[in-house]
Amino acid sequence: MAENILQLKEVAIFQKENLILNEINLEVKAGDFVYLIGKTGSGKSSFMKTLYGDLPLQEGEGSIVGFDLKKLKENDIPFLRRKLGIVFQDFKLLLDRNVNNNLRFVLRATGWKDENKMAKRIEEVLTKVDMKTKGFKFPHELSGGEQQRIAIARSLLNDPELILADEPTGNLDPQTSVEVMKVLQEINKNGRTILMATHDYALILKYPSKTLKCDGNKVFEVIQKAV
Ligand SMILES: Nc1ncnc2c1ncn2[C@@H]1O[C@H](COP(=O)(O)OP(=O)(O)OP(=O)(O)O)[C@@H](O)[C@H]1O
Repeated sequence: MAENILQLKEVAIFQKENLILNEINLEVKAGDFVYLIGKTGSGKSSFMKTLYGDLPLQEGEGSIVGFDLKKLKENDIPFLRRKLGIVFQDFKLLLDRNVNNNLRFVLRATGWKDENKMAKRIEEVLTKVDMKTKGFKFPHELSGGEQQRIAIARSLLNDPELILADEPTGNLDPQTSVEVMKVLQEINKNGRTILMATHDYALILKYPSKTLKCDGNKVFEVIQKAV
């Protein structure tokens, strides 16, 4: 049986003193592709932030890629983030340097030192997202879809056990969204676990997978109807 990459038991999520989500119970297993849907303000980003240690887990129990979220200390967060790949809606690339140097910056910050090994790893992740020839480009020289592919490549640098993608296609047109989604699907086929928050129901219909919904302070699995 595949191991749990993420497990939450009776978790409640707060923003300041406001209860956002309550009684969350879920398991994500190695190799799963899971969507998290829900309307604006339903708590998707708060949920994701709890998973990558940006919001402390105040109530309930949670483990993610071997870390106990309840016992997570400030000092543990960089180590947790090394086992996660995080992809945001707005890409969050550093605008003052080219793609190679964006990726090199992350490698250095996570302890890599050998220049040859770094160059090799950068080439590997750029190849995975079909951007091998774009390493010398600056973010402003790339389309939104290309920037998101670079952000996905960046998330893969340290071989994460789980990728958390928060609205990764939120700034992209429908066709580009499908292209980015194909990249995520390919990464998932190669064995990586992905949790993706999205508004994009067209993508979910095109690429059906386990779907969790945030609604009325709860998170529950929804069964997709065939259309
Ligand atoms: N830093 C914060 N301080 C206080 N309240 C917040 C903060 N961030 C979010 N909230 C509140 O928490 C609730 C959930 O917000 P969240 O961003 O998690 O929703 P979401 O489902 O991700 O929405 P969207 O799809 O618009 O990104 C909202 O009511 C929001 O106003």
